[in-house]
Amino acid sequence: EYSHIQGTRWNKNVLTFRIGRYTRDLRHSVVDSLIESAFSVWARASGLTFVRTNSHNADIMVEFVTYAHGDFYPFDGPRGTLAHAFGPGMGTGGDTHFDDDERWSAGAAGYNLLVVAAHEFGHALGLRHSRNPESLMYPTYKAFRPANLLSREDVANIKALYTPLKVN
Ligand SMILES: CC(C)C[C@H](CC(=O)NO)C(=O)N[C@H]1Cc2cn(c3ccccc23)CCCCCCNC1=O
Ligand SMILES: [Ca+2]
Ligand SMILES: [Zn+2]
Ligand SMILES: [Zn+2]
Repeated sequence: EYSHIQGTRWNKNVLTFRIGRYTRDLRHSVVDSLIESAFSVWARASGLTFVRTNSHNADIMVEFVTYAHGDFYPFDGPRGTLAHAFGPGMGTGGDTHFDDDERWSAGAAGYNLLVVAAHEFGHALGLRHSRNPESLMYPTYKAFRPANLLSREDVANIKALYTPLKVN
């Protein structure tokens, strides 16, 4: 939800991401696949490509952190705020942080990492919150049926932002 301090969209259509600190709630391989699935949701709708890297200058840094963690938006312990992401841009642009005081899950227990990551990556690509409770970009958590994470509005919004892209 910090896209107001970054650019409106990325001006390249291949974006790199790196997963830094992991949660202890899930095996690394499960976190990796849920994060990749969340990116693929947006890749299909936007035409963007997401490439995983281990280099420290990835466009999108993904981390599990608690309380104060180096930006001006400390987390708040269990419940409350679950995660946040910066809008497109250099440096912290696109970076996505998950509150590791939450119970992260690949299913219905705790908070579903795929659903939350997909919401956050919407911000990382430049989307703001939606007032439509059906939208993935609605500001409060709802356990969606993973089959249809993106509402028609979400698809329309990401296409409006990226489809005209002619850069490189
Ligand atoms: C959309 C989500 C994936 C990311 C958003 C944050 C966000 O928009 N990130 O980009 C989030 O964490 N929303 C809170 C909003 C919220 C709900 N309550 C709160 C109580 C205190 C603080 C915040 C909240 C009431 C109690 C329920 C608390 C647990 C669920 N929390 C939420 O739904
Ligand atoms: Ca929290
Ligand atoms: Zn949000
Ligand atoms: Zn943060």
